[in-house]
Amino acid sequence: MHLSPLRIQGGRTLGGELAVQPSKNAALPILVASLLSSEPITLHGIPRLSDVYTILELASHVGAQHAWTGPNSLTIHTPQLLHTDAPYALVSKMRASFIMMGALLGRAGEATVSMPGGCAFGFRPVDQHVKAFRALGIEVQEDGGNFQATRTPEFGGRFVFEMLTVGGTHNAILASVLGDSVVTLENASIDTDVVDLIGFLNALGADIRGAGTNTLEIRGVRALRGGEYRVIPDRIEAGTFMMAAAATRSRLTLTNLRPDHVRALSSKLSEMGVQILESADSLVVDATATALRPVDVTTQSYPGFPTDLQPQMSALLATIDGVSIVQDPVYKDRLTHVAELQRMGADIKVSGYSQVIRGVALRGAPVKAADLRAGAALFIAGLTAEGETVIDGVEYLNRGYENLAARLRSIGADVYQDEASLASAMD
Ligand SMILES: CC(=O)N[C@H]1[C@@H](OP(=O)(O)OP(=O)(O)OC[C@H]2O[C@@H](n3ccc(=O)[nH]c3=O)[C@H](O)[C@@H]2O)O[C@H](CO)[C@@H](O)[C@@H]1O
Ligand SMILES: C=C(OP(=O)(O)O)C(=O)O
Repeated sequence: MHLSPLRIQGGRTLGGELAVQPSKNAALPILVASLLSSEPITLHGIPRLSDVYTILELASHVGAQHAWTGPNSLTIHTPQLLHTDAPYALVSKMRASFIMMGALLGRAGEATVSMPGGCAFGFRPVDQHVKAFRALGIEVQEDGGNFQATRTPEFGGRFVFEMLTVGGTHNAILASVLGDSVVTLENASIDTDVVDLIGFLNALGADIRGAGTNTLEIRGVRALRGGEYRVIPDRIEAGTFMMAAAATRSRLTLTNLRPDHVRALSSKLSEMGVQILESADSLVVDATATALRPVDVTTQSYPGFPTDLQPQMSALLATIDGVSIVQDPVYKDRLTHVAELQRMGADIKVSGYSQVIRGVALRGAPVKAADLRAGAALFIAGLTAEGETVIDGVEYLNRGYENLAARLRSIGADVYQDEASLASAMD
């Protein structure tokens, strides 16, 4: 569905306080993991985002019932699995749905899941997911665009990931939680979203040890009970607003966040001359005092600088005098923001996965988001630019930012969006 664009009159300073939304990338695997239990589960901190609606559609396809009980709370209950497949129409909307495979294997011992396919920022393989499954005793066949998998009675053992993968670690955990197997995962991801998934599963009675380290030991249990859990705040949303504050040279307070989850960004912002004041669950970003300095940034797995904040950082650095270099080896083609920022006057030269950015004053222009975080980069640029920026491709922003126009307005931005069209899209 085509949504009306986001219109931003740039040049206004932001201020005040904003509560960070719950984490999309933690909520999605936790919703999928809820399929492993036959008892009702209450979840708090589920953001109202199109990706969440896609996962809920997949969950209801396989037999889950859910009901929203508050703005960000729902109950979900899967008394029994009715299907063990995840169809292409839904998997193709969102790559993260590939972790349905682990949950279906865990609960039913079999799964047929479509290949997730490409995405706007390039090739995103799932070879590590499949290698982990096979090494642990799951038979996996690729068949005309689908993966068909069956858990054998010999399931269990050890797998060493060849690289840190968040989704691969999620999938292997989900497949291993139920049963009488023991699984050891080495070189596992220590991402906040993996730690939160393990916290949730253990709260339901799973036996997973080593959360936050690279070695996980998963001892299968007979069943998971129901329960209640609160998902962590969204560190990528928090980081996006931190950079929006820096780009507009503002002072902004963000509440409901984990300062330790955004420290790679806080360090970079401090290096640039932005003041960061941390409290237990809030943070002040103050970019009003001094001229900001250029920096070099390279993305890494958590706790390094996240690829999901790279396009936004590129937009911010495009406004800072001097030369910065941004490199994204995690997703080497994550560059769809560049041509759009150039339409706004940005001076960015691309060489391989490096961007050489020379800061200038940006001007408003009509631009188009081709993926979620490229869209975030464009709204940051639009907030600083002189004149009007009209951002098309808002459906991508709805994947990751709850109620974006209203929230930006609440901190002083001059942003307009036809909210009727937005509401009908989220129905
Ligand atoms: C829904 C969700 O949570 N998505 C996030 C998740 O994606 P996702 O879980 O897909 O990302 P991964 O952590 O798996 O990818 C990390 C790196 O490993 C590579 N790789 C991964 C799996 C595999 O089988 N083979 C392989 O080569 C990828 O191409 C990439 O270079 O983590 C990414 C990296 O932090 C984020 O950008 C995404 O926003
Ligand atoms: C890239 C993202 O999500 P996905 O992995 O679902 O594409 C993201 O959240 O920035």
